[in-house]
Amino acid sequence: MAEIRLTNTLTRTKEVFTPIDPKNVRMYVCGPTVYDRAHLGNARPVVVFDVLYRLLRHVHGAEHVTYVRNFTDVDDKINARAARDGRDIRAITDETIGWYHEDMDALGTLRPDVEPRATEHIGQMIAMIEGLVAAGHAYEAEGHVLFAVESYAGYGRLSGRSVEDMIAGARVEVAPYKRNPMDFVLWKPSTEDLPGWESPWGRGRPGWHIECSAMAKELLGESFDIHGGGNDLMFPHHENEIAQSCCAAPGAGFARVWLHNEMLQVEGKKMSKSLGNFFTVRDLLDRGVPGEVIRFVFLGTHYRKPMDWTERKAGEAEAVLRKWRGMVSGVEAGAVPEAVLAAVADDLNTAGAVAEMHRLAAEGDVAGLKAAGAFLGLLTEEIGAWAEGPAVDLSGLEAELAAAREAAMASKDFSRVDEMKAALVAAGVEVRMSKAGVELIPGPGFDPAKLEGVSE
Ligand SMILES: Nc1ncnc2c1ncn2[C@@H]1O[C@H](COP(=O)(O)OP(=O)(O)OP(=O)(O)O)[C@@H](O)[C@H]1O
Ligand SMILES: [Zn+2]
Repeated sequence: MAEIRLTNTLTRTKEVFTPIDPKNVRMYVCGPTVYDRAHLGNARPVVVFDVLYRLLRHVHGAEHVTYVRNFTDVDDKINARAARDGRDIRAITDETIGWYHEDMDALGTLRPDVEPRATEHIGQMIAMIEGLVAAGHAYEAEGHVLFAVESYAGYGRLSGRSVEDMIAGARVEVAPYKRNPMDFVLWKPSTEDLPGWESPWGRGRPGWHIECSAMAKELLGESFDIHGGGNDLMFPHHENEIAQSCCAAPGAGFARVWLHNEMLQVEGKKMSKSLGNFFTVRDLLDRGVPGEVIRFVFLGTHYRKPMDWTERKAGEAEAVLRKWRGMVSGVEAGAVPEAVLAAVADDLNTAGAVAEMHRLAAEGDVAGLKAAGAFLGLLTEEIGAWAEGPAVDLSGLEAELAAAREAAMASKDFSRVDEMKAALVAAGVEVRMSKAGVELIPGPGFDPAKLEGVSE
């Protein structure tokens, strides 16, 4: 059995992974708040934990792994969106979940075994909060219930910070009813126009952090193997999940291994909705970038390193995948090559696994290449439709336009250049001309049929 090693944020070391119960390996990953299309950054943890899920299933058997990823479908951002658009909350969350499935399926990610909606677990949240109040870890104030961080000595252990540092560094909401500025909301009152549920503290709704603690307990138990998410969630979200769950079930330990993926960045900054520097997965798919290409680009960078999305990486990925698809077509997959498995088992070294795939391709081991692909969710039929048609080769047109431009510089007659440019733009092609040469890039509305007649 392959030995899996994972970097545990709790211990900051790469550890050999030993499941609590090898017959039921359990993983929880924080899912999206559903009010809008997922941006490309949101897709990164989905692909990262999909690779881990596939690895666990390969090593322990598919029926011995339980993967839970929630939908946060009660949240103030959702309420704000509903108010802005004059729409029903449930219509927004249902629609967004449908989009999420479509977009993540396109990236070749497997659906988790359970995808709980927070609104279906309100009873468990209330029960957990009642237990925390009874044990002195939480208190009621002005219709709110707050978690008292001072009641939990381990607070800050995951992110490695003291409570004082956290107060200084975080944008903590200061509220008159808080005993300590770091205390966070477990339950808050709802006005009539907001979603709410009856509770011992009146009609209200849960805070975000308690949702994950309650759903993880319900579906995976008080202790389980792996908890994952982006490293932007480490503090305060995961710190708060740990505090709640460890105080609700002292001694159980909650999640053993914490795994955090680094951020997808845009010019050195996290891609995020709040910064507005984002594009959605759907934007890319609609522009004709295949989901498999997005997946392959993601696998090229280790999950603990920040990464950028670039058109260049996408172009290279597309060329490699097209070539490999040609090689493995009609081939029966062999066993997953040892070196590929070893790379992924070594803290999800997907870049190493891809390097092995290049070696297999160079050696002509097509059965191994196909098996490696299937293991990593690549070269499969499900996400392969894009590669069926012939690749659109614009290099002939690029050369022709470059020659026409050169001739025009000498003759000062640019009519042919302008004519070609206009026809290309009409076909949905972006024309880039610089000293270095001419580059033609198919854009969102690209229609190859309209290229006929552009060439002389
Ligand atoms: N740029 C990014 N790179 C990688 N993962 C990200 C990025 N942005 C968000 N995530 C992850 O996406 C998942 C969904 O998070 P969430 O729904 O809170 O995103 P969000 O509200 O769209 O985030 P933001 O407002 O920061 O864009 C989380 O696991 C989070 O860590
Ligand atoms: Zn969570």
